[in-house]
Amino acid sequence: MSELNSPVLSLADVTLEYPDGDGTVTALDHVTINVDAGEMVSLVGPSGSGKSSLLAVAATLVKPTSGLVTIDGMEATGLSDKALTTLRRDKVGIIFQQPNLLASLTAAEQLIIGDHLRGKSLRAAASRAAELLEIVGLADSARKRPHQLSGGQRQRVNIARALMGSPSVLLVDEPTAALDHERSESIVRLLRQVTDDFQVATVMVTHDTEFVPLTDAVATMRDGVLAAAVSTMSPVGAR
Ligand SMILES: Nc1ncnc2c1ncn2[C@@H]1O[C@H](COP(=O)(O)OP(=O)(O)OP(=O)(O)O)[C@@H](O)[C@H]1O
Repeated sequence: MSELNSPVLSLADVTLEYPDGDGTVTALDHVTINVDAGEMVSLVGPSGSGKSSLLAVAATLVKPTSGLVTIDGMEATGLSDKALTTLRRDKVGIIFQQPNLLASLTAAEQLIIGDHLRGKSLRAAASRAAELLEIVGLADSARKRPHQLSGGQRQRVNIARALMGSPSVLLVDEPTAALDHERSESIVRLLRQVTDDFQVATVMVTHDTEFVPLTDAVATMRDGVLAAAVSTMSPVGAR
C-alpha cells in the first residue's frame, strides 16, 4: 500500500552503467524522478539519451548500478528475483511501441490468457477483459484477431492488456511510433484517460512533443542526465 501523498513510482539517485569494451557507458546518471497516482509524465530526449534505460529500470527489468527504485512504497532494488517478479506482475503495466499480439488469438483472448496463467479464474479474467475492451473503445471487436484490427486498434488492445493486472504504474515506450497523426492523438488521449480513471502513475516516452500538453509534466533526458520535470499546465490549463 502506498502511503498518503507518497509517490507511486520513485527513482532516487539512480545510476545505470553498461559494460562497454574496457570501460562502461553511463546510461543513467544520478536520475531522480517521482510520479504520483493519476499523474502522467512525458519523457523526451534525443536518441541514446537513456529514455528506454529509465523505463527498464522503473519496470524493474534492469537493476541499477546504484540508487533506489520504489513502487507503491516497496523498495525494489533489495528484493529477490522472485519477489521482483511478483512486484512487476502486480504493480507494473508495460506498453511497448509494437503491440506484439499473438496472431491466432482474438482481442479478448490476448487479455485473458495472461490473467488466466497468473491463476485468475477464466470467468473473472473474461469479465475484466470485456470491461477493459469497452473502456478502450473495442467492445465490438472483442472477437477479432490482430489482422482484422487497424494499427490503432491493436495499440488499444495492447493498452487494455497492460491494465489487466490493475497496475499502479504504467510505463509506455513510444506508443504512437507506428501510427498516423489522428490515431496517435487518440492513443495519447486514451492513455491520459486511463491514467485519470485508474489513478496509475504513467511515464510515456515520446518523440511527439505536440502531445506533451496532454500530460501533466515533461522530463527531458540528455546523456543520461534527467532535467527536473516541468509542469505542462499553463495558467489557463493546457489540457
Ligand atoms: N544493453 C546495453 N548494453 C550496452 N549499452 C547499452 C545497452 N542499452 C543501452 N545502452 C547504451 O545506453 C545509452 C542509453 O540508451 P537508451 O536506449 O536508454 O537511450 P534512448 O534515449 O532510449 O534511445 P532511443 O530513443 O534511440 O531508444 C546509449 O549510449 C546506449 O548505447
